[in-house]
Amino acid sequence: MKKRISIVGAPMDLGQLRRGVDMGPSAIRYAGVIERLEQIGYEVHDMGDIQIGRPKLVTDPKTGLRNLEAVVTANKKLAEKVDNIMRRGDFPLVLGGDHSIAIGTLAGVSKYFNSLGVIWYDAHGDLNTAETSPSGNIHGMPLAASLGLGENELTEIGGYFPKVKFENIVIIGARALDPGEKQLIKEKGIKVYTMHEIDRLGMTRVMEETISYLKERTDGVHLSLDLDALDPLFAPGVGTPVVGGIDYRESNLAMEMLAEAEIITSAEFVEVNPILDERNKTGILAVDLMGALFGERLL
Ligand SMILES: NC(=[NH2+])NCCC[C@H](N)C(=O)O
Ligand SMILES: [Mn+2]
Ligand SMILES: [Mn+2]
Repeated sequence: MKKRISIVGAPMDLGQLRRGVDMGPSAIRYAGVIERLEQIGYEVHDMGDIQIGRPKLVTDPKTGLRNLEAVVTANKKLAEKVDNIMRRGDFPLVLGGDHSIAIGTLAGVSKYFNSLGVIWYDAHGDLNTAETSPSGNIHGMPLAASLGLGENELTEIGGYFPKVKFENIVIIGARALDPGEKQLIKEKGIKVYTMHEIDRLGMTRVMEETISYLKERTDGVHLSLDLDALDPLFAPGVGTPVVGGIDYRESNLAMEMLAEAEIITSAEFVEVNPILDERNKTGILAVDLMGALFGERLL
């Protein structure tokens, strides 16, 4: 992995309805992310947070989409920041914020690769569009938008689309999918390791398969890690918890295997909501996982 990491916070909470996830970047910083990564031997630049402001919450009466304009504006800012980080040759590490910010991260990184891969570590598919969304929440749509599906305002951020091809994504940890998402997954043959496969194969095999699959077809891999992929026992501070999730040890192992494989070229950790958390447990967990992802070893 690159020896310099640039961190940017995206204090976004407009992609869903539970207030507080805008404090995610602070919670992760307070859990000691900078010190932790420096300890491993990286040079870390904290670029601070993008400005999101306090726009009035709105729902489009026609599409049901919530806060579209504000989400687009913020993602354009994030895309630009991430683009700058890539141009400098640093590793971009984005702290969320709700998952809608993945649209901006991917817009910033994807053009630097011929064939970017994405690992979507999440209880959800985030493959909805306005037509299939049960909620109108854009944090349920970023993977769809990055694949070129949904509102033009979302798919065209960064001035190009799609950001990623269907065959280049691997979803890990899925256990809550909406009907339209299931249909899309089947129709496009998207690679998904649900909790069933994780139970059945074990995380070692899931990651071995994921890594070799992506190595074959991509020249870079973005890790989009939604803390709700983990069981709420380990990650209570998330807005849309789903029981029966991945555990702490499995997730740690997954990150260590990615570190060993040296395939990850950018990452984001999203959906940490300190208001819903217990003494920053979820923020601390995020930093533990970052430690593993960036190569921390006990001995
Ligand atoms: N990034 C997330 N936590 N997404 C949850 C999405 C939940 C649901 N599928 C929706 O579209 O509203
Ligand atoms: Mn999720
Ligand atoms: Mn998500």
